[in-house]
Amino acid sequence: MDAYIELNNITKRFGQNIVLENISFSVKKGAAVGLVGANGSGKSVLFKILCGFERPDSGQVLIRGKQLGKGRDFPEHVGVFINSPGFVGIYSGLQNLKFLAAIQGKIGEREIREAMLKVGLDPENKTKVDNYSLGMKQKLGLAQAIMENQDILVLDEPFNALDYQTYEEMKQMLLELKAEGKTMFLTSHHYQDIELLCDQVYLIENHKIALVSGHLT
Ligand SMILES: Nc1ncnc2c1ncn2[C@@H]1O[C@H](COP(=O)(O)OP(=O)(O)OP(=O)(O)O)[C@@H](O)[C@H]1O
Repeated sequence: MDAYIELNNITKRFGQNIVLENISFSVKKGAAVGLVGANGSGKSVLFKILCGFERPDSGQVLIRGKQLGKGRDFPEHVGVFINSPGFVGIYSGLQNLKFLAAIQGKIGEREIREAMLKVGLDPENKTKVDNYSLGMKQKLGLAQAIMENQDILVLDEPFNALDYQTYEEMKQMLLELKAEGKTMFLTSHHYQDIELLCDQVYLIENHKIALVSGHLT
């Protein structure tokens, strides 16, 4: 298979705590990959390594054939939603996304508004993010991850703490992104979401990774 993303022998420790040991897997373009495992098993750490937020102690990450860390700290064209997204609470959702978009300078207000509408947020809403509900913050995090039309999405627990309605909407949005052909990585503590959305599911256990469902081709 043509590997779009490849992790080779990734090992990561924090002091004496070994979190990941010789993790290897590869993913083809357009695949949706789920990661499951107990609390503290290393799912977020693996995602952070994939996004260049954490460096492995050894091993390589290749994204579209380019190795991370070789003059390239962060992979290109990867949309990221990890933990509770940090926004500036005194500004509106639109203003926050404008600040973030200015870092790359790739998109303008039109694309930001489109991303907000896509996740079900009103760009005209002047509410400060401090006063957003948890679900609105999650949606804003997803809007930020997709607004630059990145074709790889890394989504760590996007369903966390959502009410039923918002959870259903979020699931629908992710199904649409999958149908658009995005390559997606997803964690969730609800196995049925992972089963619905993912083509391949990996389990992290005892620092190792194992394919528990799906095909590698
Ligand atoms: N920056 C850090 N410094 C030290 N230890 C860390 C750091 N980040 C993560 N860890 C440790 O790495 C291990 C894996 O954490 P991680 O957040 O990846 O777990 P997880 O599988 O995402 O868990 P959860 O399902 O609870 O979100 C934990 O033991 C955690 O304490």
